[in-house]
Amino acid sequence: MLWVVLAVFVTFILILFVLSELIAPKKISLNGAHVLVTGGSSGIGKCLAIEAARRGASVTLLARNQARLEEARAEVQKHLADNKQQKVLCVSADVTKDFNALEKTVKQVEEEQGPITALINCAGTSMSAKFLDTPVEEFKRMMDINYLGSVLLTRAVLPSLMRQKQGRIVLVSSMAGQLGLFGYTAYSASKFALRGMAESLQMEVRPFNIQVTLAFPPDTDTPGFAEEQKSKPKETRLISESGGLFQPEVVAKSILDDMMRGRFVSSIGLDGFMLSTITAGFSPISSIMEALQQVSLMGLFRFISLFYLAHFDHTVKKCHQETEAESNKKSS
Ligand SMILES: NC(=O)C1=CN([C@@H]2O[C@H](COP(=O)(O)OP(=O)(O)OC[C@H]3O[C@@H](n4cnc5c(N)ncnc54)[C@H](OP(=O)(O)O)[C@@H]3O)[C@@H](O)[C@H]2O)C=CC1
Ligand SMILES: CCCCCCCCCCCCCCCC(=O)[C@@H](N)CO
Repeated sequence: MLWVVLAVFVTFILILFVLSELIAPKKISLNGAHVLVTGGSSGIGKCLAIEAARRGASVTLLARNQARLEEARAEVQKHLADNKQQKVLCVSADVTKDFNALEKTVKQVEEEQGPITALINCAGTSMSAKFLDTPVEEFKRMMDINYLGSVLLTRAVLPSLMRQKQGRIVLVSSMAGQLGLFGYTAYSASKFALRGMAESLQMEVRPFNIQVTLAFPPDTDTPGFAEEQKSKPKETRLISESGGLFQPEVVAKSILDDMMRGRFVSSIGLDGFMLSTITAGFSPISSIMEALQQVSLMGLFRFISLFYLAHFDHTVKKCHQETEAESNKKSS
């Protein structure tokens, strides 16, 4: 009897593995590919460009500041693989402006470097302040750059991917696009927005053999992060620190691996894994194994998250008491 149960169990697991392989998208190679990286002149975007170049792709960097683009191009150039066809191009453009101009830019870079095989939307910005300390314009600016910027570029590049009947689209969200945190009312919302867009888009483009990857990086040591640190509320800093600080090279490598495998969700570290599992919602699955993990671990991770939440709320309360004590001291 025991043998029968065991045999059924093993067969079941084997079938799952076979199914898993069948539904998993094919891993692509970047050798000879053309990867366009927005925000490619700094931080995570620059590391993504370097990583893509290492793997044999021609790279186009898109950002606004020409001087920083040139510097980044020189750096990426040092990491080219042995592929003699590889080129690194940079284009100065603002992802929030003039859709027609962006379409033209895409056409021009494709004429020079060949059709784009992967679009990585990494241009973004962050700011952190309490809700009432956040100017109304900042809410709009976050949406404009982080959300609409990705929409515009994706809109400009997708027709080419559809014609090729292949391709990858990466949208760089944030862990703060999976949960809301003190100080991120404007930023989080703009990163959450990417999720709705990504899930819908993935359902539309799957018949065209195009895979969308939604990445949720943790705090990463970049020029953008350094800028954000300058004005971060104490609460936000303390809470975020519990997630650790990652190096952009490590984050970029993990995003690129997930993109090549065609995984829908890209996260990093144990916190990243737990957070992606609890927030899986109705998102597309990239393998049977992933679905099984979500089904079996979601409840446990939700339980663990209650302790994180209690800790975050405690941090907020402590900071609040400190501020009150200080203002009492001043007024007495
Ligand atoms: N660093 C972190 O802790 C985390 C970052 N992220 C996300 O990762 C992405 C990259 O972050 P990070 O590397 O820190 O950012 P950086 O600030 O270091 O770099 C941002 C890049 O985006 C470009 N950019 C900004 N605005 C525009 C625009 N309107 N049009 C075109 N390009 C633009 C910048 O160039 P230029 O200014 O010249 O245009 C630059 O190349 C962002 O979307 C960020 O939200 C997510 C989680 C954590
Ligand atoms: C069981 C559940 C576990 C949950 C763990 C949660 C850990 C929270 C850490 C939050 C880190 C916030 C990152 C924001 C990064 C970002 O986007 C900005 N730095 C941009 O510059």
